[in-house]
Amino acid sequence: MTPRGEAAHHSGVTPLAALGWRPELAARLPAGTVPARVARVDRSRLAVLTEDGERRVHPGAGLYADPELGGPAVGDWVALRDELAVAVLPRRSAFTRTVAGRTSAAQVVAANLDVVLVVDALSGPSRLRRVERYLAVAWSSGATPVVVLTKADLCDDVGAAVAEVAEDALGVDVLAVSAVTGEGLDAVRAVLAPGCTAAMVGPSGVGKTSLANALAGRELAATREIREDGRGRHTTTARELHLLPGGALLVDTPGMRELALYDDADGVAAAFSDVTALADGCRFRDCAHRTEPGCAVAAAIDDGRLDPARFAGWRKLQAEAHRQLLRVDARARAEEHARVRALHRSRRDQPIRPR
Ligand SMILES: Nc1nc2c(ncn2[C@@H]2O[C@H](COP(=O)(O)OP(=O)(O)OP(=O)(O)O)[C@@H](O)[C@H]2O)c(=O)[nH]1
Ligand SMILES: [Zn+2]
Repeated sequence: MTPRGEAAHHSGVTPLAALGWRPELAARLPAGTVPARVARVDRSRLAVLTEDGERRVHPGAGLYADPELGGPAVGDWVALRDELAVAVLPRRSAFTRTVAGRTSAAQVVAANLDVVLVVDALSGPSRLRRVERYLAVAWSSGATPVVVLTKADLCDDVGAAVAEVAEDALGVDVLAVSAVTGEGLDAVRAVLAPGCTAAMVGPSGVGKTSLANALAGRELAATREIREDGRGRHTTTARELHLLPGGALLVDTPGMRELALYDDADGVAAAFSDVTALADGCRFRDCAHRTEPGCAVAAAIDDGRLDPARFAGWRKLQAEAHRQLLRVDARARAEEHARVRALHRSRRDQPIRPR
């Protein structure tokens, strides 16, 4: 039997390009190291894919040297010196979420994505607003979003539903698929070029797992599976970066699935480029598009060029992005305050000794 998918890569050599390597990274590789792609991050180990297959290595302190980078993430390229990962190579894109809690740092969920599949279902109520929100998140990662509408077999008028979303998702490909009939899967495979790295976002239950399995041609392993054998129960941890039969890579991490829809101003601007362009035409730079004279947005709504619901969606995201900023600012201020206080305290407690 011919091994399929990942199994094929356990033996033999995988060219770096098949793992998504970009030649320009070679110049960033420290002397005496080899590149490896992070397939899973555990507390004390990294699962990495190399030219010679999958390995488990130790994360070196150097990986955490830059607080801006936030440590290694699935999809990162790291430099290996023997069993130690010594550096994270520069990222092309990063999918982040803000971590609730003490620090205002953004946590990187996945790195070096080329494509983000924004997945929603063709069954159920209108999906426009949801797709808009996930598109904003996808744009802000630096990857190219593609909308994939699943469960085409449950929709009476696929063409109309796709057209409606396409009109809203400016400049983004919109594909319809069915994991049941297999319809449309080839079009999704076509956007996943060999060596390209993709991930999926979208609400629960829209069919992300079914789509991933259909693309992989097999059940992708659960993140944590309990294996039982004669000697008892073992927890094996599976990789979160999968090699698809067509040569693309698919990131499937719990973090990506639990992705909270936090919003940032750049992502909103890209997803609503039509509203942003209209706003540029307002008479006042700081126009709030409410009752200001010379408001180009209000004019567009009045003469039917802009859908009021779309404008309301944009307004909601703007408000959320603003709230998010305020939260982050408040946290940053509080941290700075605590740091300064601690500094004073340690100065006070340590008497200055004459040398
Ligand atoms: N009819 C139909 N049902 C589908 C299709 N894709 C998925 N489903 C069903 O929809 C349900 C949810 O599918 P999942 O693949 O688990 O959805 P998910 O997005 O991974 O959901 P989470 O795991 O909660 O994130 C399951 O019962 C699937 O069998 C499809 O193309 N057509
Ligand atoms: Zn205005």
